[in-house]
Amino acid sequence: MNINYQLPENIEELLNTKRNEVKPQFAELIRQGGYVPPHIDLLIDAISILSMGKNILLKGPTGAGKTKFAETLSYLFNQPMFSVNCSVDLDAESLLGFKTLAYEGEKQVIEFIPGPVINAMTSGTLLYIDEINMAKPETLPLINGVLDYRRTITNPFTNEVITAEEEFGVIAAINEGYIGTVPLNEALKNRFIVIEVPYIEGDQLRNLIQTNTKLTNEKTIELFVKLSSDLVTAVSQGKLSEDAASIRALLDACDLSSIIPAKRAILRSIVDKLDEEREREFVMNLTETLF
Ligand SMILES: Nc1ncnc2c1ncn2[C@@H]1O[C@H](COP(=O)(O)OP(=O)(O)OP(=O)(O)O)[C@@H](O)[C@H]1O
Repeated sequence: MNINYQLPENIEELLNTKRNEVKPQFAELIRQGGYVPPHIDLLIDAISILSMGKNILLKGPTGAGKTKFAETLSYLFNQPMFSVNCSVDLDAESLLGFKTLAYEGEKQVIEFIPGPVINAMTSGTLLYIDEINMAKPETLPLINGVLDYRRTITNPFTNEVITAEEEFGVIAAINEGYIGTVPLNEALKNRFIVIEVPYIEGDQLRNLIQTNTKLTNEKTIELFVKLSSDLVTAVSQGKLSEDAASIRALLDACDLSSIIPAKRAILRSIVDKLDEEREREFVMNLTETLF
């Protein structure tokens, strides 16, 4: 993978604000982290935001690499990442932890098992909150104090006041407009700096297919890059639903097409996931013209 970007001189310094070990070669690190940025500014801005102790909200369509982006930041900062997956069932316990009965020798005691938010705060690591707009609006305000300058929470289960370690950082992801999501509460949104994560295209996508799938035929790879670009355009014109352009689905199709014919791989990985017949026909026609 070629990463020939202009990097700011202080990039190592920014990374070192929050990680213990100095590692060489920023480009090599990005490659190992796995996220291919559409533009290096995305990574530089994310590193800058986290190194200043602020929170990041990654906003983008499904399968655009938001989780991979967060994992790469965790890798670059050399910090483990605790994760929370939001759903309507998310409650205080799944965020903060729960009480349980344990034994101290013969004696029964009540023990508190910390959840991901408290674990990340006390160990000074990163916290990833995925699909943050899937949670019920009343749940996440519980952690408002964790997300602003206070970096503090009073644990409702133990009454203990917990303040985050210096290196603690929060990355959240949001998939706007997705079924089941609710608009993010303003007070919550206010506590994040937003980074838009678009689908990668062109050279970057070609690199990703070459390094992350079993497909080796250059001509077929080129056709998949073109197919992806046409799908992204059709989604932006409202002709297809967002899922149709997911890079996750495209990579699946590339993998499969190293064994079965590309058209069938596209049918299984992309077309058959679409709900409307009109959309399925559209993608099949596109495929027929390309492959
Ligand atoms: N820019 C990218 N760099 C590296 N991998 C990518 C990129 N875009 C997509 N992918 C790949 O696509 C797949 C989906 O990525 P990921 O799970 O990070 O997406 P996501 O945006 O978190 O999706 P969702 O919103 O559905 O959870 C992964 O296999 C990931 O490696």
